[in-house]
Amino acid sequence: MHSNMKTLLEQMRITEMEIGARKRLLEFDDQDVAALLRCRDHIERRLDDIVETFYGIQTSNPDIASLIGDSDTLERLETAQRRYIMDLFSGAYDLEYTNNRLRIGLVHKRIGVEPKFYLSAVYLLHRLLVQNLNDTMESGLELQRALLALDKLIYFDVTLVFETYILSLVSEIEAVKNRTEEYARALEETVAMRNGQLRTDALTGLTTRRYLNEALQRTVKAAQRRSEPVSLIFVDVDDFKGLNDRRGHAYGDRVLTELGKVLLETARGEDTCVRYGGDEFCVLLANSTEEQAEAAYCQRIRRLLAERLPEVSISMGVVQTGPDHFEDADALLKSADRRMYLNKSASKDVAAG
Ligand SMILES: Nc1nc2c(ncn2[C@@H]2O[C@H](COP(=O)(O)OP(=O)(O)OP(=O)(O)O)[C@@H](O)[C@H]2O)c(=O)[nH]1
Repeated sequence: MHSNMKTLLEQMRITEMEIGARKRLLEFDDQDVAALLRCRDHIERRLDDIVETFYGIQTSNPDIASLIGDSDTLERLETAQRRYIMDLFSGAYDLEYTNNRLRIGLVHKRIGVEPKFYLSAVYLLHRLLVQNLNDTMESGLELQRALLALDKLIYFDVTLVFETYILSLVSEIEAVKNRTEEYARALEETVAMRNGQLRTDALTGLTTRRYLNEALQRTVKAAQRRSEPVSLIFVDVDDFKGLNDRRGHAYGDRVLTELGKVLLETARGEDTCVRYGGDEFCVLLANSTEEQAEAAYCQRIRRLLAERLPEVSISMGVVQTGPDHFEDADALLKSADRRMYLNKSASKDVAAG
């Protein structure tokens, strides 16, 4: 058996047993085989005539004519049609016969022959065969048997052709489904990547301002449940523009990165360190009063920074909310920023003497 033939039959799960079962469903038996075989010579004598009439009628329909296309294709189709007609009366309705019908189904689907055209062609061929058998055979039981057997065999073939249509459609749908899933996965990855970039500041690795509000709400809610205070530190580098101008932008970046590290090292797991924008940072401290934030955090931040970047100074503003009354996120941010600004102004005044 040819290997392609094996796969097509395997794909359709058609075995000798399955063919037998299908024949039984249509009550197609040895008597039918014999009846068809007896017609063989009659049909063979009229073969050219039948095929010519068939394609004469088919090509008179402009839709079918355009499906067929050129005269080479027509010739190939005529040859295939001759073979098929002789197959119908060959008496051998086995795996090879079945595979040929499956192949016809696939070819029809591939070149876009719609079921209505396929079925009308089957109808036409059936009509021409019946007409020729009526003309050439004596009327009687034998002819009746042959016509009934032909009906059964054509049902057998049409079923196979339609099953390949369906199989082919299902695999097209599967392919589209796979492509859609692939596209959705790629899209999800892109979105996840973008979200990741937005959630984390690329330079310092701290949380971005976009997620500060989310963190504030989460921390304040937890603090409300536990009646704990929350503190927010607003941090701003002094004269960062001057540092950038004097020492270059790359140095400025290093200052921001180092400050980010210091903030992270100082904070605990439940705290949130945010790059608010430019040279401004926030640290959100869970379960911390303003005094604790000043004493434990602000001092440590200053000490670490002095060790690592002695030429850089920062200003900080600390505010507390809770445990009895909690301010909303915006108000908390505004007052921390104001405190930082007041502290910065005070130290500028001191520096100015
Ligand atoms: N190197 C570097 N510079 C940045 C970055 N983002 C913002 N800047 C610069 O940071 C500077 C912030 O300047 P200002 O807002 O005037 O603040 P300042 O110079 O620190 O002044 P004061 O806050 O009054 O001390 C601007 O010159 C920005 O261009 C960054 O990612 N890297």
